[in-house]
Amino acid sequence: MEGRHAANSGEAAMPGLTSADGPAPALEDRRVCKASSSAPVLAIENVSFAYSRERLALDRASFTVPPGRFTALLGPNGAGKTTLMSLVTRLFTARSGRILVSGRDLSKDPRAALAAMGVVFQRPTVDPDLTVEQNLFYAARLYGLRPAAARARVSWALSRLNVTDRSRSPVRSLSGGLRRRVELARALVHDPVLLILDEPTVGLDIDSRRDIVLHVHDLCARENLAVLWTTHLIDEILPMDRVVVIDRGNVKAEGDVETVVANAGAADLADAYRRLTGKSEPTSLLRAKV
Ligand SMILES: Nc1ncnc2c1ncn2[C@@H]1O[C@H](COP(=O)(O)OP(=O)(O)OP(=O)(O)O)[C@@H](O)[C@H]1O
Repeated sequence: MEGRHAANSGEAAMPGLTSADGPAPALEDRRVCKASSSAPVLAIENVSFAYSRERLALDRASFTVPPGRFTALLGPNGAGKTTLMSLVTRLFTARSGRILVSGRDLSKDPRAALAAMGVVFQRPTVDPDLTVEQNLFYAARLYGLRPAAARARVSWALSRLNVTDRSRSPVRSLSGGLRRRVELARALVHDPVLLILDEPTVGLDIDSRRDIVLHVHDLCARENLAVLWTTHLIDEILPMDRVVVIDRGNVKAEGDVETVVANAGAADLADAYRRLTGKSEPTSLLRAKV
């Protein structure tokens, strides 16, 4: 089966992997995870992390990301969102607590855990001088897919993100919004069960932000993807989403939007955010457009 034997070069494509982490998992293992029950795809359990002795950037943070749901990690600047992303993608190692991906402990079975996730970082990772198709094909091959399977997945991802007509264009020639869609397509070429996005709309105009927000919600629903989307913007969260509110390294609330709002005794999510963090939401015009 394609993907069973990851090429050695595949190590570079997976965030946080080192050559000591053992062989790559089979593609079919990830599909089994995808088809399985409503057990959390990502579980953060009592995770703490500090950059210095003075202050914890994360303090016993715990929450889950279920399959087929859009879970927003919402918090103001400095809340610990990027730190958490860095721990989940294994750029840093959690000093205490556990991170489980489809039940696999990230510290004990990093290859399987990392292979199950697609990541869209804040900063672009696609090569502007390659075409869209070349970028995706390169990523698929680095994840260990053989050429025929890689071509099929690239074609699927391009079509899923509505960028097939730009497949032969150099990434450099695309607008910011289209580039983000290419980043998204690239994150999906290896058929992950978990999609993680770290403030993916930073720097985009309102229409492009709306486009990405809707594309990711659609992927979540149709592909049964578990999505973890970090943001400090409430208007990127839709009423049917789950939300985890984080502030100064502490998880303040977790649940369906409706539940978080009700538990905070708030009128709406913006009000709940104010009550939970003591901060007002940044203003944005996105909601009016969604
Ligand atoms: N490399 C670093 N060295 C020292 N402290 C850091 C470092 N990166 C983050 N911090 C601190 O850790 C805490 C959490 O920061 P983090 O970047 O994870 O928050 P965030 O929620 O992602 O914020 P933002 O939305 O501004 O990116 C903050 O107090 C921040 O100042």
